[in-house]
Order: sequence, then structure tokens, then C-alpha cells
Amino acid sequence: MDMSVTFGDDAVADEASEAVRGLAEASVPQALSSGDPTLWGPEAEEEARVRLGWLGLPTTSRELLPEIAKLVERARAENLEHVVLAGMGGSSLAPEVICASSDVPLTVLDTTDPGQVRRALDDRLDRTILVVSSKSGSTVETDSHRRIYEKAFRDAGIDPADRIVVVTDPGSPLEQSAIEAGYTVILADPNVGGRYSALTAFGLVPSALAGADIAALLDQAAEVLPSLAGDQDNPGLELGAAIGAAAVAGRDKLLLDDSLSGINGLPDWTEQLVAESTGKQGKGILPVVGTDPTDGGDELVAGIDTEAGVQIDGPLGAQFLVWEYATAVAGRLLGINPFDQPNVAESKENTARILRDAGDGPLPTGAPALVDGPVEVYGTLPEHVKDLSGVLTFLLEDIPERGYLAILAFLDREAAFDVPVPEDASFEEITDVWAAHDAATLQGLLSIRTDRPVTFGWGPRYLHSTGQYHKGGPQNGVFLQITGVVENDLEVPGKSFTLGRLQLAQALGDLDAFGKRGRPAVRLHLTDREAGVRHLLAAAREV
Ligand SMILES: O=P(O)(O)OC[C@H]1O[C@H](O)[C@H](O)[C@@H](O)[C@@H]1O
Repeated sequence: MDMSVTFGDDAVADEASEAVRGLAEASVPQALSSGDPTLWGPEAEEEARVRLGWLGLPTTSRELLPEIAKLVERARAENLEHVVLAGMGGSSLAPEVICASSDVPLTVLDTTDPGQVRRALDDRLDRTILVVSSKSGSTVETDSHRRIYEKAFRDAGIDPADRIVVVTDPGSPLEQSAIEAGYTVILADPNVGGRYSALTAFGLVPSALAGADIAALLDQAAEVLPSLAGDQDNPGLELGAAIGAAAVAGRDKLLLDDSLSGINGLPDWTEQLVAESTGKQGKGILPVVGTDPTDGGDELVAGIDTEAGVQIDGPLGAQFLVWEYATAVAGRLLGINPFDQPNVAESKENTARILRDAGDGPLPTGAPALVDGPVEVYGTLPEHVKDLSGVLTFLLEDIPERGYLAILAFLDREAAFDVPVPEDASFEEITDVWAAHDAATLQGLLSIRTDRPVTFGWGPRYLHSTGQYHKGGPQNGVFLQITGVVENDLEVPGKSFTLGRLQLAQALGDLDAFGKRGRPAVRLHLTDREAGVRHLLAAAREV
């Protein structure tokens, strides 16, 4: 078998093998692989009963292959080469890594940024096939994307029924409306939660349409499956024991390093799985993606095909299954239910309330505490803070012991790629231009100024991922939100809000949730997006 977990650190190895011993004594591997829902205590049992279907997917998902193949054939015959996926969290993170790793193009819409959605709409609409993926069938972002595309198709004289494919759970409101609209509907396994759904129709349908080899993924997962039932050479057990035991011992920041891996972007998927599964009841494991380890002593480094404290080697299909198994094991060690997300709804409700209360009037942003060039700063600041550089220094200094800073950017995550580059520029020069215009660059700049972890998430995508941890996990986060002016907003047909208004209400809704917990949180609003990002990056360099 080509899936393995190895330890680059003796202390991590010892801790993990002790935890493996305990789990083996309690027959956890056997119980888990046979789908025992009692492993996480009586309170989790009811939910676990309908959330363990992922263990059988290497076999059960095979039944979907003929139906998916037919769909792919039809799309090819009609020359529908631009595959757009509207889906949040578990409904898009797996297809994104599958397609990136297979080097096939997929446009993912997990944003409410009007500019980012407009860019997708303007790209080959006449050859676009839209996959609308939502397990619940009620996620506001995905519902908005469907409405926007339906109108765009109609305006272009295209019948949406020829272009829209829906992936959802049986019985969801989306299934019903999609059938009525005459859309192609593929039903997913209802006994698998969103973040465990990589090998269900949610992961497979868009990836196959984009051109990935999904049968190979199932083969890879099937190959590792038998090893998950035993005490010995069980990579899921070893990984779960390592991350769970480390967290219990206080190393509860999980740094995900895939720098040497041929798999492209697995940490973005793992981040949701680990954060949303474990971050609750004041406990949890904080995944940290895209940055170097700190000297803080509260981290475990996990390397995907890369040397680290714990190294996880293997093909993507097997990685999905092993990480899911490991997360379930870590959940047991932490004493939480790894299948619910009790704090995600709160920000959604805040957003709905903010939109409702504002009616047609402006959203309740309050007045900026200070304005520095193209950046307005909202939040409570100490008297001595007079400019943007001071705001950043204040936030960094405010990170408590064992805490972290989370940067949450409600912006167009592809805007930096639109910046013109000189024709004869080398690849290095091009990536430098992108970095200089990318809000995500802030993570690296602030990381080098603190010995605490700095995470970065795009909003509203993170609301369906690390958002659970930020609100439900240990309350030691400091939050830096970034929003931007909307110049060319998009109507959401049939709704009273525009996409840009929804985006701002989502940011404000989450800010309310941080405020309610007394967490330090500041919102930076870019009144000119491009100049604002550059100004912000310059301020981050000033010390
Ligand atoms: O697939 P959906 O029902 O639209 O849900 C998409 C995502 O949003 C929710 O907020 C959950 O927290 C996520 O676990 C889920 O993956």
C-alpha cells in the first residue's frame, strides 16, 4: 500500500503510539470501521448514526460512475468546456483540490464578491455548465449564484435547464425546485456530512466534468480502506492519535505543510475538516495553512508528502479517507462530536438579521475609528493608535498567550491576477506582481512580526470552515477583517439584497459574533481596493 504515516520527531512518535495503544485497547479501529455511532459519547450518538457513510464511499460511490460518465459525455458533446461550481465549504473544497491536482480547470464560486462572480459570468457563458452543489439546499451564497446564473443564461437566450446540474441531498428544498425547473439532479449520500463528502457526488460530479479521473480517486481510497480496520499499520489511527494526543497535550495548532507534495492544495480542504470538526465547546485544533512554524511550542507540523513532525504520504483519494478517519479519532480523544458545527449558524443568523433590520437603508457599519488613505478602520482602538500601521501593531500585541491572529478578507480572491504584467516578465516577476496586489500577502508580513500563528481566510468561504473554530474553539483569537468598496454590484434575482450588500452583511454578522464573545476584532474597509491592498501591505512592513 502506498499510504503511510511516519514521524520525524521522536516525542511526537512516542505520544502517538501511546494514544494508539489506548485506542486499540478500547477497540476503536474496529468499532469505527464498522460504523459504531457510540464512539463520541451519548450526546453525539444520534448525529453520528447518520454521519458515518464516508467509511463505505470507496465502494458505494462507484455506483455513481455510470451516471456521471453520461453527464460528462453530454457536456463534451455540447462543447461545454467551462465548468463553474457554485458551492460553499464541503461542497467545493474537495473538487477544488482534485481539479488543481489533476491540472484541469474548474471555476469555483464560493464567494459573494460581485467582481469575482462577474468575472466567472463574463467567461464563456455560451460554453458554461454550472454545477450547483449544496447538501442542505438552503445555503444563501449558492442559492444566490444559481439565481444569478439562471438570469444570465436566460438573458443570453440559453435554457438554464440545458446548463445547470444540481448536486444535493435527497429531500432538500433544492432537489424539489431543481426537479420542477427540469435541471439534471444527482443525489448525494445523505449519511455523509459536508466536510466528509469528498468522495461523494459533491466531490466527484464537478471534478469529472472538469476532466479529473474520479475512478482513480475511488481506487486509491479503496486500497487504503482495509488497513483502517486494524490496530497495526493503520494510517488513519496513527494520524488521528498524533493530532489528537498533541492537542490534548497543548500542541493544538496544526501546521499543514504541502510544499513538496504533488497534490495541489490539500491543506485548504483539511483546514475545513479539522477546524469545523474539532473547534467547539472551547476546545479544538486550529489548522494553520500557508505559513512557517513559530517558536511558540504549541504547534504540530503535519507534512503532506513533506518531512515534518508527522508526515502523511499517499495519493489524494487515500489522503481524503485517512484525514477523515483521523479527524474522527482526534475528535474522540478531544471529547467532542466531530460531526456537528454548532456555531456556524450564529453568523448566518446575524447576517439575516442585519439585512432584515436595515430594510432599504444603509447597513449598520457605524463610523470609522480612523481613516488612513484608502483604508477606513472600524472597531474599538486604544487612544494612542493613530494610523493603519498602529492598528496592525496593536492587533499583533493583543494576541494572548497560546492565541492567534486570523485575517479574514471579504474580497475578490482572484483580483491580484488581473493586474497587468509586462509582456516579457519572467514567472518570478509575475508572481511578485501578484503578491504585491494580494491581500493574502498580509499573512506572511504579519507572521514575521509575531511568534504566534497568523491564519488567513477568504470570506465568506471561511464562515463554512474555520469560522466554526473561531467562534466555538478556545477563545484566544484576534480578528482582522477586510472588506472593500463595491463599484459594480450584482442583483440577486428574486431577492431584496444585492450580492455586495450580502457580502458586507456577512462580514458585519461575523464581527457581531466576535464582539459578543469579547474578542478583539477590527474591520478594515478599502475605499479603493487596489490602492487599499497596497497601502495595507506597506503599513504591515512598517515597524
Ligand atoms: O452544502 P451546503 O449545505 O450548502 O453547506 C455548505 C457548508 O456550509 C455550512 O455552513 C457548513 O458549516 C459546512 O460544513 C458546509 O460544508
